[in-house]
Amino acid sequence: MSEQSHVVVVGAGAFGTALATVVAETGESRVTLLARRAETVAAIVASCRNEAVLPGITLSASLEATLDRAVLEDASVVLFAMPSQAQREAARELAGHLPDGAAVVICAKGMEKASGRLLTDVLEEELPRRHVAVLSGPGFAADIARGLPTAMVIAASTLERAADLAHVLSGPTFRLYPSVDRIGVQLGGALKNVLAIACGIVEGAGLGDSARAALISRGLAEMSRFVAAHGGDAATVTGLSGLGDLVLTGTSHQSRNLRFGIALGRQGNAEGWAGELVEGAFAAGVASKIAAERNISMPITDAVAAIIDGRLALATAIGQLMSRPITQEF
Ligand SMILES: NC(=O)C1=CN([C@@H]2O[C@H](COP(=O)(O)OP(=O)(O)OC[C@H]3O[C@@H](n4cnc5c(N)ncnc54)[C@H](OP(=O)(O)O)[C@@H]3O)[C@@H](O)[C@H]2O)C=CC1
Ligand SMILES: O=C(CO)COP(=O)(O)O
Repeated sequence: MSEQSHVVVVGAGAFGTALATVVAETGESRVTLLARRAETVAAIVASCRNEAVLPGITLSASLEATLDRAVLEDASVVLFAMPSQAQREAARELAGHLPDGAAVVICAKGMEKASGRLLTDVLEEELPRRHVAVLSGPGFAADIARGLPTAMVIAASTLERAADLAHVLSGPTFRLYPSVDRIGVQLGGALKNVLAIACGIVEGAGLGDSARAALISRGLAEMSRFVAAHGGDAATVTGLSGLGDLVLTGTSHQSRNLRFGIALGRQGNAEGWAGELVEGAFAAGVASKIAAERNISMPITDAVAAIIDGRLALATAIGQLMSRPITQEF
């Protein structure tokens, strides 16, 4: 990919806007944010702001914004920054505008709830002849957009493609590590959200920091088993997309998944939670169902899914987790 890459970011939410501004700031590529709301485009063009999702942050002056899907037609890299459950719909809507050979990068952290399928499978089905990649790892949109140092992973079908994408998208404050493990990288992002909810439950219920540390370690073991069962590399989840992101979102109150879990831990249910995207609330049920079907041991994920569904009381969940048969850690 050359210096003239045209990067289009689809989805003008918090993450899409943050990625668009940090890539635009490198000055190496033309960057366009494809939004759905006229007021978003007007605000970015007039004042370099997207206050609804990144309050108080000034975006790159070179960032372009538009509502016109035709902008995709000369794109070499397209970032899909809408939520997991919207990725298929977006692919269908935009397929006619996406050039053959373009890289389409999944920036969501989840799995498709309706089918239980990986997002790479979903996009490859909807977008043949495009190269589907995955961007994941620890990085809050506001941190990225402010230019705070952030490191994430980009996984593609070959190391050459991943390295090309890493070079196009990285800059002085945003560093991408190339990977060929698209399965491990996307599942690390999807499953850490479930475990961040679990960390929130622990915090909200006042179970202590020791419980949180145990949960992070044993949660990582669950992630490794799930990734390996899907043909990914279990070691991937010990890196940025997995442990790195779990440490971030399992401990920082910037995380929506953590805050949702805190509400669950405090009041025992999710009543009153409105509006904010909580990807782990979708992923918990999907992962738990697949784990049961494929005989993958995921006791923490199962408990989170059951608590969210109102099938299990917190006290019972803790009792069940603590009274599991004593086994070796590894
Ligand atoms: N926020 C963060 O810090 C991070 C988020 N992520 C991941 O990024 C993904 C998006 O999260 P985030 O940006 O925070 O969410 P937001 O709720 O802030 O934004 C979601 C955006 O997606 C847009 N959208 C929804 N459906 C479509 C569609 N079919 N076509 C085009 N755009 C669509 C929405 O547009 P509209 O406003 O018009 O409804 C909205 O602007 C999630 O999977 C999340 O896990 C990953 C790392 C960090
Ligand atoms: O994934 C994230 C940062 O890496 C964002 O986490 P939340 O979706 O929990 O806010």
